[in-house]
Amino acid sequence: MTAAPRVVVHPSKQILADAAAARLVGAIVDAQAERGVAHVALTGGSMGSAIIASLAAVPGRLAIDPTRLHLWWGDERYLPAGDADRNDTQNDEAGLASFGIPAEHVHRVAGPDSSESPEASALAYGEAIREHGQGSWDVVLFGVGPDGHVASLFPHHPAQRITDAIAVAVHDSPKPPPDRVSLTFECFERSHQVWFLVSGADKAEAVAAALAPGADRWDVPAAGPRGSDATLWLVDADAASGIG
Ligand SMILES: O=C(O)[C@H](O)[C@@H](O)[C@H](O)[C@H](O)COP(=O)(O)O
Repeated sequence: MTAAPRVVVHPSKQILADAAAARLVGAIVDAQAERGVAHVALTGGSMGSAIIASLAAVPGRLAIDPTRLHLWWGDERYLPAGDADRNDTQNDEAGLASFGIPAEHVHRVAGPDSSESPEASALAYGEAIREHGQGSWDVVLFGVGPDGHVASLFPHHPAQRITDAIAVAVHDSPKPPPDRVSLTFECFERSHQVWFLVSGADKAEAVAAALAPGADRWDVPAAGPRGSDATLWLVDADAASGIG
């Protein structure tokens, strides 16, 4: 069973980031209380970094035990460690280091400096996820592209169709860089909570399309992932403007 999408509209991008960060503290604390260890999949894009920056400022963040928190990424651009265009670099710059999470709990996708190919990187990332044996993600965060993509699963891209792997190499991405590594829809299916963080009028059409009854993830990937406990669309008023 999955939870039907629920939309929460915030007046601005900053308030959206702050409210999502406060919500994330609660979700992590609850997951640690119920399951001991929390596993969260982060996202790139401006919202992915905005929630990290807001999280660094939430006083209640101290309720999280950083030694029982594991961070992963739903996708990564296949670029060398530290490249300014990597999702993890951008999240680092937003303040990730201030959380006190042990480095071995921050699970980065290998780039060309430490893997032979996107395929090898995807395989290794999938193995790392399997080794940690989490039955499911506690929270998966997604940004949404104007084309409706989530992670590096793009409309009508064959990588969407991979169902027998945890992570997949993505080539010929319509958005640069062309080579990426993404978790698969199948992997995202094992999520307690799925949250879409979306801001801006340029996303209004994608938000409306993803939430339309009968939306097909092949056309609008954001229509695909759902959590077993919650599927939340945390959006600002501009991004919500196309919802009927
Ligand atoms: O890998 C990428 O190219 C980005 O991470 C991308 O997927 C991003 O998450 C969305 O386009 C939403 O971006 P915003 O959060 O900036 O709206």
